[in-house]
Amino acid sequence: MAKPLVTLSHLYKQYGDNHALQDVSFTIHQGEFVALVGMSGGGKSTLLRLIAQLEQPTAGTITYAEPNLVKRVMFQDDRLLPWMTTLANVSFAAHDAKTQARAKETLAAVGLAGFEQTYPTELSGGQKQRLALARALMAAPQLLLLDEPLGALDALTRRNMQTFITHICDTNHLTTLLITHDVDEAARMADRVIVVKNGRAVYETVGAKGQDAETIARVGESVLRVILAPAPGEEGGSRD
Ligand SMILES: Nc1ncnc2c1ncn2[C@@H]1O[C@H](COP(=O)(O)OP(=O)(O)OP(=O)(O)O)[C@@H](O)[C@H]1O
Repeated sequence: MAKPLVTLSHLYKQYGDNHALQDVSFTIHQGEFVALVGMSGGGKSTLLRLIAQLEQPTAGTITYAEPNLVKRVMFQDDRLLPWMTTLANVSFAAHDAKTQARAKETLAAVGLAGFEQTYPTELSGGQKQRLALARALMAAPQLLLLDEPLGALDALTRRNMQTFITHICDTNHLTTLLITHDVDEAARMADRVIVVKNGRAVYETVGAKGQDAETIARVGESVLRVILAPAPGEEGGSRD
């Protein structure tokens, strides 16, 4: 079993009277790709912000393998700097030769070689997300946090980027946490899929990363069933 990188233990987060997270516990191991999936408002982004240490939990603990674990977040809106070239966006305008060389390498790794002097507005949606990924990778993160990074892309580019991100994460042995609404995306990309519902981690299953379409569909179906199941005492929902 791989080494635990981040361990969440009985996490709670409250915003006023709103219980955004209730008693969430799970571990992310080194080298794993974990997907958090669930309906809007379930608490996925809150969990990601807590893991990124952008916010503090109301109760519970998050333990990291190292005190200064390098974490980077990639968001749906690419957060690029439009007045800077692609290269400057990745090198953060540092001009030393070492940073420049690494920035060029990173751009090449995400398929943007030759686009160094291009501005973000001249890039396609998929290219912008590749650039955002390159920025995150420049920090050599020990934990990559992806908050619905492909949500704004058209279906074909999205599928393409799913394969691409999986490939980058595998070749760099990255530990990754992906947040998505898309059960197919979660099944396709992850080693483990965790369903977050009403502030709780209610279900976990093995993902179908690298598996055939049938397996991906089967995992996606099982996850969707959990997401759509009515809560105890709740009316409606589908009945078999
Ligand atoms: N800063 C905040 N202040 C108050 N309430 C918040 C705040 N952030 C989140 N919430 C609430 O916490 C709950 C969980 O929200 P969260 O954004 O984590 O869900 P989510 O599953 O990521 O949803 P989405 O997929 O739409 O991003 C929601 O009820 C939301 O309104």
